[in-house]
Amino acid sequence: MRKSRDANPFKAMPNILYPDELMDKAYNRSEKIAGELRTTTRGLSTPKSKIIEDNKIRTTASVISDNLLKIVEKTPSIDNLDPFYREILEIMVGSDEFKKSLAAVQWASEIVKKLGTQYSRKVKKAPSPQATSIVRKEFIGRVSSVLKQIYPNMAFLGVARNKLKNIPTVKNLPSVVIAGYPNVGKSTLLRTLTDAEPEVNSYPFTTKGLNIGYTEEGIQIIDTPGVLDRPIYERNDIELHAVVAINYLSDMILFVIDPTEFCGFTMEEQFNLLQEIRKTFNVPILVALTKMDVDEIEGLDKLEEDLGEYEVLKVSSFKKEGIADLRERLLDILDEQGLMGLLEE
Ligand SMILES: Nc1nc2c(ncn2[C@@H]2O[C@H](COP(=O)(O)OP(=O)(O)OP(=O)(O)O)[C@@H](O)[C@H]2O)c(=O)[nH]1
Repeated sequence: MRKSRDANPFKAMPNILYPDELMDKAYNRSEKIAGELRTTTRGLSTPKSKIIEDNKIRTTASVISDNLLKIVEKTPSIDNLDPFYREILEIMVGSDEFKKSLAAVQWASEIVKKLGTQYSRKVKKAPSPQATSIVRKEFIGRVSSVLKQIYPNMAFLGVARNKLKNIPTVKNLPSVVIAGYPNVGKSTLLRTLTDAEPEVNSYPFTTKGLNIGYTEEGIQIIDTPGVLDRPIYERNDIELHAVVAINYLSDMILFVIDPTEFCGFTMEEQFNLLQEIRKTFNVPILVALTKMDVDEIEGLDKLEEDLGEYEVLKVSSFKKEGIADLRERLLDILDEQGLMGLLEE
């Protein structure tokens, strides 16, 4: 049985502060602590300036290092990502650059922490108040230069987060993906099967969005305009990733053929696309012949013969004929794969 799909994992990514915002945050925090120390260090043997500068260094280091570490910890690790979201990441921002940027942020977090320890030691050894202040300035200079180095990575992650966090979550339900040429009757069939207007969820890989509907039993039916509606060889790189992403979403395919050819595609073209989808997707396929309310469809017998190795159901969305049988078979096929348990989760 397939792995449970989590909600959009990128939602957990924290807001990415730009390096100067991070420096400001650290500065404000260290000034606040310094203010408190000015009133509470009376009577101590260590000179006040040393205590204050040391605290400023340690506070700055921990604010920056912790903020950077939080980015790394709250960002989902690519290796553990649900494959659907991994494809989305690849399509939207590129996973290599994403990995590289996270590694740079982790590196910076560690370096800033080390600099904090190193300069805290230096300040303690400084011979005079002027010297402590010089040590702290040097520390700030080194931290700024580390942050400057990771500026492109932070900017990249900021943009990536804003793009990724808004991707709609695909529910972790038994899922049927509808495929077939344009105009064969896919969206009408989706509406008929689910008795409702589908939700339109926008994803980066298709300008038309995915139309998602739910049957009363809780099955998720996904229509994929622009993704599974023409031959693979006509696709560019992004579209190929989209096919792969959809592959991860589907527990089965409902392939729709319009034997009337009113859709503008011949039966042969539609059959060939079906064969291609079968090679690409490793899930059960059910074929629906639509528009069966149309009289005397020429060549229907030959098509049915060609479809011999597939399970085929005839339907008319207009007359609501064959719909109950189709819904039942979808349930059976998903059940045979042990997926109906997802409904109880
Ligand atoms: N006769 C008849 N026509 C239908 C039936 N279902 C859909 N149609 C018609 O077929 C045409 C295409 O239907 P859609 O449901 O939009 O087809 P689609 O495959 O979703 O098209 P795209 O959104 O372009 O991919 C429309 O004019 C529908 O009215 C049916 O059961 N019988």
